[in-house]
Amino acid sequence: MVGRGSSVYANDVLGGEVVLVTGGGSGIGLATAWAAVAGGAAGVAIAGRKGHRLEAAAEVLVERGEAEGYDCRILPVVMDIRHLASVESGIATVIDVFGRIDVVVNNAGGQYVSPAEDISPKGWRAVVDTNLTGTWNVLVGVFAALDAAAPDKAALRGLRCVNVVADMWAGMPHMAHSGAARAGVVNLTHTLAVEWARYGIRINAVAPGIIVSSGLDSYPAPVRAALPSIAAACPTGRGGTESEVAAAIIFLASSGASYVNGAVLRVDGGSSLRKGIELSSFFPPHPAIPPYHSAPFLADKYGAFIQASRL
Ligand SMILES: CCCCCCC/C=C/C(=O)SCCNC(=O)CCNC(=O)[C@H](O)C(C)(C)COP(=O)(O)OP(=O)(O)OC[C@H]1O[C@@H](n2cnc3c(N)ncnc32)[C@H](O)[C@@H]1OP(=O)(O)O
Ligand SMILES: NC(=O)C1=CN([C@@H]2O[C@H](COP(=O)(O)OP(=O)(O)OC[C@H]3O[C@@H](n4cnc5c(N)ncnc54)[C@H](OP(=O)(O)O)[C@@H]3O)[C@@H](O)[C@H]2O)C=CC1
Repeated sequence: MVGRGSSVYANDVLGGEVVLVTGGGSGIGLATAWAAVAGGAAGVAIAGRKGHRLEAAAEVLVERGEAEGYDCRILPVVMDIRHLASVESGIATVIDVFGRIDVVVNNAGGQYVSPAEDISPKGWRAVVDTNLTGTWNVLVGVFAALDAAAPDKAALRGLRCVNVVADMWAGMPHMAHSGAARAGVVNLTHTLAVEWARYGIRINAVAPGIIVSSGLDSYPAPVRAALPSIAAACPTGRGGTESEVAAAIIFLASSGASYVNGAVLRVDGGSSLRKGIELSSFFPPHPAIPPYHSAPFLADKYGAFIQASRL
């Protein structure tokens, strides 16, 4: 975590502001909530589905904030981003308590590992509803609530949104649902950066690579076992930390990024510059099917054609 004295930013980088972090009860979201406290925010709302997790996280933030001399109120908000009604009610609570929202961090998200052909319709919906529709729900929910809060869209002026996506530039093998959803969020970020600029809103995204976070604990053992090798294969030779992603989010939310709009900041140590095919090599081949591009397979299926084309 970033803290007073160790923060890479001034302690008033978000001075007096109100920050909403979805998925703020764990991992990158919790590190971002702390970075907001350490950046001088007056209020930080942390949202998620599990009340007990949010309460525990709020306690940690309050205790550490007090110990380091910050004056920030923490508000845990139970909210399921998949459901607009839940999002609307959560945002109403934030505005009731703090009277405003200055920064929204769409960090809540996740997926599970599966070959594309085994993703069920329900599983596809769960991941797309969480990552793409959930992000949309929060963005439109905050827009509508702030629009209703003051005439002439005055409460929207200065709003900053940061969407957390993933390293999906070369596809996300075995996470097709998430790759598609995250690409959708990137496009949404570009679209709203243009469309909502007229209201004084800035919207950007952060694309983490492999980040050593609590989120990775939920993956099955073989995937967790492969993670150190995947992280080590990154150009910087390691996975990232929750605080390193949080620092990028705070930068995009800060006035230091006042002319940054519609950007996607990769926080991945350069790993997205590698090819997706290398990532797929970490998965074992299907036991019954030879790889499509293997020489024997090509020879069986296309041997005659390949030979003919070499004439
Ligand atoms: C080589 C590996 C590279 C690793 C790169 C890592 C890059 C990214 C890392 C991260 O993002 S880490 C942090 C994120 N955290 C998580 O991903 C964990 C949270 N994950 C989830 O919450 C789920 O995956 C979810 C689907 C997004 C939501 O789960 P939830 O439990 O709320 O869904 P349900 O509505 O109960 O399930 C619906 C449906 O989805 C299918 N399904 C869900 N989980 C799995 C699973 N583990 N395996 C297979 N299928 C799954 C399933 O069809 C569910 O329906 P039912 O079968 O339960 O009826
Ligand atoms: N760690 C990594 O390597 C990478 C992470 N990311 C992304 O970064 C973000 C944070 O991940 P990380 O901190 O690692 O993982 P975590 O699993 O710790 O964080 C995910 C958070 O999202 C919340 N969440 C999930 N579904 C919902 C929902 N429907 N409504 C509200 N909140 C929800 C969870 O809280 P609760 O369960 O209480 O709802 C949890 O706090 C995610 O979007 C993740 O996919 C992207 C690339 C790499």
